[in-house]
Amino acid sequence: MSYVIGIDLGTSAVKALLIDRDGKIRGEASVSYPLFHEHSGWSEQRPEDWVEGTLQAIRDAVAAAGIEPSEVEGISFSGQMHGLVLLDADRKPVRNAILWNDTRTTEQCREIERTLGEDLLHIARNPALEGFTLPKILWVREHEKEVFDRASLFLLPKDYVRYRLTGELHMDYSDAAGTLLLDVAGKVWSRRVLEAFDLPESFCPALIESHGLAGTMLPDIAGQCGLTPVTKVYAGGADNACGAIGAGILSEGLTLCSIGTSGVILAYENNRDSDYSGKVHFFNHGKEDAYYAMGVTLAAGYSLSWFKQTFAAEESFNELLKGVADVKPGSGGLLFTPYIVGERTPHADAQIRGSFIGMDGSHKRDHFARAVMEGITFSLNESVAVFREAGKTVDTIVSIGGGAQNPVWLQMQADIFDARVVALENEQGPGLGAAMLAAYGAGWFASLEECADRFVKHASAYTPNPDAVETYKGLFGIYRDVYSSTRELNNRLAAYRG
Ligand SMILES: Nc1ncnc2c1ncn2[C@@H]1O[C@H](COP(=O)(O)OP(=O)(O)O)[C@@H](O)[C@H]1O
Ligand SMILES: O=C(CO)[C@@H](O)[C@H](O)COP(=O)(O)O
Repeated sequence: MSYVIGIDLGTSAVKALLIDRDGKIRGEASVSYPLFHEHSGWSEQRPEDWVEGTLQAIRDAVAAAGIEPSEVEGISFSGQMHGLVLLDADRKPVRNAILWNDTRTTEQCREIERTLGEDLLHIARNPALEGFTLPKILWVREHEKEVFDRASLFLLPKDYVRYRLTGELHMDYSDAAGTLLLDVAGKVWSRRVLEAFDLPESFCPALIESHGLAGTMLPDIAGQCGLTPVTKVYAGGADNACGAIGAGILSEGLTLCSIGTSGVILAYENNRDSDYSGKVHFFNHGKEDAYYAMGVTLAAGYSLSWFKQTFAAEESFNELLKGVADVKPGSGGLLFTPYIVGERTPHADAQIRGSFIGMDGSHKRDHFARAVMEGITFSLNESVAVFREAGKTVDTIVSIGGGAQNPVWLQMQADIFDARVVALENEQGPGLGAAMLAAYGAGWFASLEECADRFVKHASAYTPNPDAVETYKGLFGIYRDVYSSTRELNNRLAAYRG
């Protein structure tokens, strides 16, 4: 028998998924690691924590499956996007990684807009947003010059882990698309962007397809994680691209909702010239020469985790949420906006912060928990609205991520999105997508679609409840007004943040 492993390098944890040729999960393991928020708006992780976590997760997944290590034919990755890893000439990180949800780079975003003007949207197909990689590079150069002077190359999170496993340096197109340095339609590093910021092309790693062969496991690393050097390592992709692959979003008309730490609404695109004028992100897919458009809620699952950590640290998510089904849609007039680390779609705003509006003496904790879930889903519905306004039909949405583990939340998604919501049998979207890239890379299937036919299994479907749809339509209008009503207040409050 032969197997592949998909590694999902997330923000809260790394997960390893060992899969057989039928797409059945034979072993899985997860190792979490810390996030560092030294100042308000900052978010960093230690690259070494990712490497140690990945090796342990592989070791545990292989042990759980009880298979011969040499039977693992291939391994591939799904990675949290945009995070900056700077390496020195000896390929050692010069500082902690600055992550996708770090918003310290507003100044650098304005500088990128001034320098590139309209070329930015034309080449990188996305506006300058704090979370993307180029602004982070400019921030380090400006604020930590000595550190930057030691850097000779940049990587994204999963590329660094892959480098440590293979000794080879690469970046795949789906992740490179989130740096602002890639010519997204042309699939090359953009000379125009690199020259405008005086960065040499040697600062960027070689580009590769997501299913491309990046190398084999270094013998000592293979030993450390219970594998052998025969295992081939395939490049992998951005977590959202892999989430889409793992959910079978491989043709026009299919839409994904993912609630992980962040939340996304993603629509498949065949046409590299599709134009959303920067309102939503436009990135290369992990499937060759395909694309996707995507709106992002910065703190989706993170808002619920924050709520749990702050008010119910000792309870599991299931315990925290067990009463929400008894609270009616609308949470008794309590509305939450999930802007607790700023927002991306549709308000690219690093200063905005969250609110609970309408607190009433009758509200209990369950009202707050439900309001948090509703607020996150309203925020995602803003992205659904952008797609609908652009003429896309959004009638069925495949839902993945930690948030898809709760049936009440899945029904809420159907009611707020006013669309059929489908869950997957194995809620392992990005990890499954990574495993599929390894399976396709290893030649098990002639195409990713053929692989999806075997590996991706739909589970329950949730249809919109007409009464709840009406209630949520009204509330969504009020939700949309909270941003403009609280923006100025939050700008004034910014001075008091830590
Ligand atoms: N049982 C659950 N019910 C509802 N939401 C959950 C549950 N477990 C986890 N979550 C949500 O999912 C999020 C983590 O999702 P995950 O896809 O694992 O994230 P990431 O890949 O970013 O690390 C948490 O922040 C939490 O909000
Ligand atoms: O910044 C983005 C997408 O542009 C995020 O989606 C990150 O890719 C992190 O994702 P999760 O940790 O939530 O999976």
